[in-house]
Amino acid sequence: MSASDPGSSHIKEWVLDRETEYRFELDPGSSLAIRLLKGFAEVFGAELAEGKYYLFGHECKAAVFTWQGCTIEMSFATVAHVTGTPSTEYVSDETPMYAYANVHLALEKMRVRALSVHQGSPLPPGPDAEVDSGPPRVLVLGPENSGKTSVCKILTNYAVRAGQGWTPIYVNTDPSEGGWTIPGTISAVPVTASLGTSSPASPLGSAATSAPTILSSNALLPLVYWYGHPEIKRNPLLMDRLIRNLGENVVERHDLDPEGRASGIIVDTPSSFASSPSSTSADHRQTLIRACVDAFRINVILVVGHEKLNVEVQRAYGSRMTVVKIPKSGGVVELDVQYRQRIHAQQIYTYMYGQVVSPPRGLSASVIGDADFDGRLAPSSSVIPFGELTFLRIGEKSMAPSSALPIGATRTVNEMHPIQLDPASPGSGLLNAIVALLAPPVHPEETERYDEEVLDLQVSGFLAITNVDVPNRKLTILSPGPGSFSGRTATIGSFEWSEP
Ligand SMILES: Nc1ncnc2c1ncn2[C@@H]1O[C@H](COP(=O)(O)OP(=O)(O)OP(=O)(O)O)[C@@H](O)[C@H]1O
Repeated sequence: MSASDPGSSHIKEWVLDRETEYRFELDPGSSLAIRLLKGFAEVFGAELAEGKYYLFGHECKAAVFTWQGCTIEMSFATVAHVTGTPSTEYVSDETPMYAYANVHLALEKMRVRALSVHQGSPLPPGPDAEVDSGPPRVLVLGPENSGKTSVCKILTNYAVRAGQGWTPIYVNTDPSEGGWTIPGTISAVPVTASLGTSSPASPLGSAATSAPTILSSNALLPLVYWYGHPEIKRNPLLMDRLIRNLGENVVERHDLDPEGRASGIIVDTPSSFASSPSSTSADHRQTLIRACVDAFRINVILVVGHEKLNVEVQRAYGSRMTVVKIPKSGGVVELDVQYRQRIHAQQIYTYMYGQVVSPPRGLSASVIGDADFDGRLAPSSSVIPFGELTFLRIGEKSMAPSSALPIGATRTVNEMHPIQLDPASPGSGLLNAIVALLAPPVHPEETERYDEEVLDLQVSGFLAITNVDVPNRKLTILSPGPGSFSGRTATIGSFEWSEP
């Protein structure tokens, strides 16, 4: 490994030996363009094309890994007289990529066998030639900052790169992650092309929510449910129900597409599934893991670098499915609360205004040729009368979970109960709230309705309420595009809109 500086203070070249990775952490305001000059390289499993610039911004932390060795060139942006070189950058030859690649190979075997079974072909020879364990349906568990999302991305990207036409379904059950939309959601998407990394605001690639991205070949159409909060402990019962709803949809899709089913499912989880913060009881943790196992018919559990959790999961599930402990990467960055809050705000802003990563000086759009570089969007602001949209909150505004109530105490409002909000009331909490616009019921003609039906509705988009004009009974709503909200229902959570 060597580093050289070919003259400009903003361009650096790194020669990476085989099986090493270049890790970087960007500061606020700085961006970085990476170009592969020679060899082969990948970012979280997504292969880099030779000669193409890849942009990274918004405090992105990532690594360029190479199996065979490569030369990469970095161009750094300078913003407000601060040289935009990453605050941390180094090359490491200690990576867990061998272990991850082995897991990928085992999952690949399961896919091939599942497809053979579906097509009625003889099972490939091997020690368990007679066994069909089904396609890989993988649950990834691990504590905070263990690299779960990165592992899920690597395994998904390796599957789509395998050249077999696999379309694994990536499921994000971590509401603090944001996935393809905004934080507070859980979602699933069939992945057909590598998931890119350019900004933590879109950690799993871009969703097809806008004209520019819908045209790009790998824009994704996620199925989304709104939980509304970043932490599981706010309402574990709701989380359980949403996971089961998401699972039902994913399994239904697979039932309709047996060929696609062979590609399998990869489920990313929140860190609170692995460790109990004081107010998330161990019971809830177990219940939510079980909800995932049941909902997605999990047959493989990967535990990222946590001995105690591995033992616990082995005990609970080891007799029914494969439980494997995989190493944590030394490159995973400890993300603090302030960083996570900045990224949440950035994700919500990106949802409305699109993603713009400033390219390093001297690199123009035509040189970069990357849609991620300027994905600016123009949201629509409209004024609507109070009655046009129905606003709901699930459970009380601040409510300790049932498990935290004194023994014998019952609450008057259930955690799952939808409460209608009056925009005219000062305590509605609607000003500057982010709300999820729910999809209409699938069978509106059905007469049999139930109270908690809204909990089972998917999300069709998100709105920000930027003004509440009580005297004139009007609301100003920011939405990604123009449209009528008449007769629709929107649910509030705990996320707020803030103009940057
Ligand atoms: N090998 C690596 N080199 C550099 N950065 C990395 C590497 N692996 C992961 N990261 C970064 O570390 C951060 C945390 O990783 P990741 O999101 O995968 O962990 P997690 O366990 O899913 O996090 P959470 O605590 O939110 O559940 C991310 O910003 C990610 O991009």
